Amino acid sequence: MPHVTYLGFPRIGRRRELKRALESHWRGESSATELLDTARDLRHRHWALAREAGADSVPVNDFSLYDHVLDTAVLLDAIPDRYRALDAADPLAAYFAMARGVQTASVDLPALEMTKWFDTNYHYLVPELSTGQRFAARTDKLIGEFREATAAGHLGRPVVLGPISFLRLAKTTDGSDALALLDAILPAYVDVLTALAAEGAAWVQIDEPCLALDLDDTARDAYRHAYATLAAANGPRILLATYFAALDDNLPLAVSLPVAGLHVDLVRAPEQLEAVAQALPTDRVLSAGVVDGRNIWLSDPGKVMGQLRALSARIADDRLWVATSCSLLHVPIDLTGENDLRSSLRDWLSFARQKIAELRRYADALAGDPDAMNALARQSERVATRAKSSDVVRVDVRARLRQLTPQAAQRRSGYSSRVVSQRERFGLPELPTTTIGSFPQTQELRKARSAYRAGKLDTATYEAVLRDDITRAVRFQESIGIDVLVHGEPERNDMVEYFGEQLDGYAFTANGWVQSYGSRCVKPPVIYGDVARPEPMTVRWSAYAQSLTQRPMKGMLTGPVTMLQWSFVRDDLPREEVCRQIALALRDEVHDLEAAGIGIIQIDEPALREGLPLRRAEWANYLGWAVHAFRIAAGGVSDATQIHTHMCYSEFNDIIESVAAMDADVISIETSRSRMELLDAFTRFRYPNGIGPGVYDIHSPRIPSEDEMADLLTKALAVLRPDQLWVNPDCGLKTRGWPEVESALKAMVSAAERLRARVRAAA
Ligand SMILES: CN1c2c(nc(N)[nH]c2=O)NC[C@@H]1CNc1ccc(C(=O)N[C@@H](CCC(=O)N[C@@H](CCC(=O)N[C@@H](CCC(=O)O)C(=O)O)C(=O)O)C(=O)O)cc1
Ligand SMILES: N[C@@H](CCS)C(=O)O
Ligand SMILES: [Zn+2]
Repeated sequence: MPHVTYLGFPRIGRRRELKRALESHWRGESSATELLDTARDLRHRHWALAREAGADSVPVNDFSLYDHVLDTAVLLDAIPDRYRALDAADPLAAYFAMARGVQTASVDLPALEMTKWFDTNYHYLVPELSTGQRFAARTDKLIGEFREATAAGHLGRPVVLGPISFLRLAKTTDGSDALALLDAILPAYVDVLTALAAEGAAWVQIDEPCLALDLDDTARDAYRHAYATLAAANGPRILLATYFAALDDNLPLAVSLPVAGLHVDLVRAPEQLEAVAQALPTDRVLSAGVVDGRNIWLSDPGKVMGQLRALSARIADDRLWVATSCSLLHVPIDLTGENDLRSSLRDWLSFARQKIAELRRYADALAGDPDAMNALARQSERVATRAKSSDVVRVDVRARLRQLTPQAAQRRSGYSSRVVSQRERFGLPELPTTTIGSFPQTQELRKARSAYRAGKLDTATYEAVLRDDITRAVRFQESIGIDVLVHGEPERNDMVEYFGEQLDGYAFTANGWVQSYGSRCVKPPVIYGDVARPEPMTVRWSAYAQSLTQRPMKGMLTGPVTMLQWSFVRDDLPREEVCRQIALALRDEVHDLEAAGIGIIQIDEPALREGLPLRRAEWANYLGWAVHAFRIAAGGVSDATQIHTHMCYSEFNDIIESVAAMDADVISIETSRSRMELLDAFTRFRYPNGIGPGVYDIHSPRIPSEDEMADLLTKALAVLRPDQLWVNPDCGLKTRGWPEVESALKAMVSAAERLRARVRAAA
């Protein structure tokens, strides 16, 4: 019978127990022991849950207190020098310092850079390496968790991020090529494998997602060299795991590597099934990723059994593993308890626990088990009701999209004319200051919303709390001299979920949390039908905020690509079509904001870069429809209305032309953790419109100084024209507290004033 397993499990806990334990520890309200106890309980609970659902073996070391890439850096002792002293004294404190930065009277350590994990909304910490880097195996966490699983009676399969992917995901601080460190890193990996073998691990899962990316000959040689070395280590059998894309032209390389098993993603890349089955040497295990680790739809038994039967015709059952396409990190834990979902919709869904049960059914059915076959027949009926359901199609939405003219995606004039009208209208100073939208989501706000949702607080009282918060934000911004104000987004639980809740075609869960980074989670809404906007979503809040001030108040919307990318998207319609439907809904909102007198409107697109396909050959198509969707949302306004967009965690160097093609009047982007590295792109490409490279890393509790921000602005002015430079933080301030925000923004305004004076003096 095929073996049933999964590549990794969500860590945060069904009730976000890890989040609460982490945040309490960081606040100094609970000890390291209490935190580690919660972490251990979660691991045990998750292994037990997976076994009960039908997994034969469980991944181990997929758990992380913050991030698995950071864990890998620690496993290899690749700790940057600035954290070494703290690491020697208190490794857990050093771990969190790398993750979040630390600022006390005696220590001031910025965090590691954080960026997107491939095309997901999960963020990893970027290891910092340099020429001459030393590595050593530090296996305490890995071995500790393996022993825990074994002692609890589970067949544990340790998981580590592989050497080539680790090096490719890292950055070097001296501009050297990280892959040049391969010979230095491999002995540490060999030591890890040797230690695991000594513990009795039969298998190790080595994740090499980069094996499914575009590789040049040097990278391919690096793979050959690395796996020849690891295979000679006499460690556990290696399952080489690829996911998120097809192996494609790297298939010959993948099957030539001397490993015991290969995992492939047959959800993202079902077309590779035949080629993989044919090319795989007969002594290898194939782990078939047939159940989606990235989305929440119940799988279609007709499709999956077809795939498994095709594989089983070529591969003996004892060499076939039935698995999730990737780690389940990207989906919520359990559908049980989602009682508010319409029952038909609930019938179409499957979260981590249900997905493992699906795998069990597939493996049993393949072995001829009649109960499993009956269960699959029932599953097929559920899937079929979705295809037949009448409420997934809206004739009016489809017709409107068909009638859309090319002019809809065009502003009336080019930027050079618009900027004149906008200067006249707003009269802003050079280097105008603004923020990205959200102000702190305080406990008080969250509690009020929670009470309101539970029916314990009436609408009038809840809205009074929101108005008070907006007033506080407006008064504060005026008092420190911010030029373009925001209302602070207190009414939003999340920048995507909030809009999803107001749009037709979207559903949302009660407890469908997914980790975004560290202790921060999101509840991605579910797009199950055609999207339409029944009524304005933000206008009354923006209009209220504008009524409090003479300064311009920015309207704040989440863009179509981000609404798509950060939702669980229906799989029965091309993504680009869903994106255009959202764009139309937003276009109407933009129109209504403009009509309500909001002269500056920001349409956030932080997920534009993240949505880029992993293979370059597919970029042009994606960028074409993504940029077009943004332009549909923004295209209907007059020249004097200023459209902003915002992006965070983005490496734009490759796509700067497409960012320019969005034709936003102003873009604010994240750059502070990377010390304005992004600006390299501008030495090659002269970005024409307004731009605000972030000067304040809002993901760290650390408060940047005025000097630090002035220094970043000076760097920016070396490549940008003074008339195009804006001054703003990297991203919204919702995760920060008011005292930090007050200090940091005051310093930011002072830094802007300092540079403004310098620019005037030079003119
Ligand atoms: C900007 N980013 C975002 C991304 N993705 C999104 N979907 N949204 C984003 O803003 N991706 C990239 C970046 C960085 N990522 C994040 C992700 C998440 C957060 C964040 O702050 N998340 C909050 C949860 C937000 C939320 O939904 N809040 C709800 C529920 C609040 C809650 O927990 N309530 C309590 C009760 C209240 C109490 O007593 O305190 C409960 O339910 O138990 C709400 O506000 O109503 C998080 O805390 O993780 C930031 C950046
Ligand atoms: N307007 C949002 C953007 C986050 S990417 C915020 O400020 O939180
Ligand atoms: Zn952002």
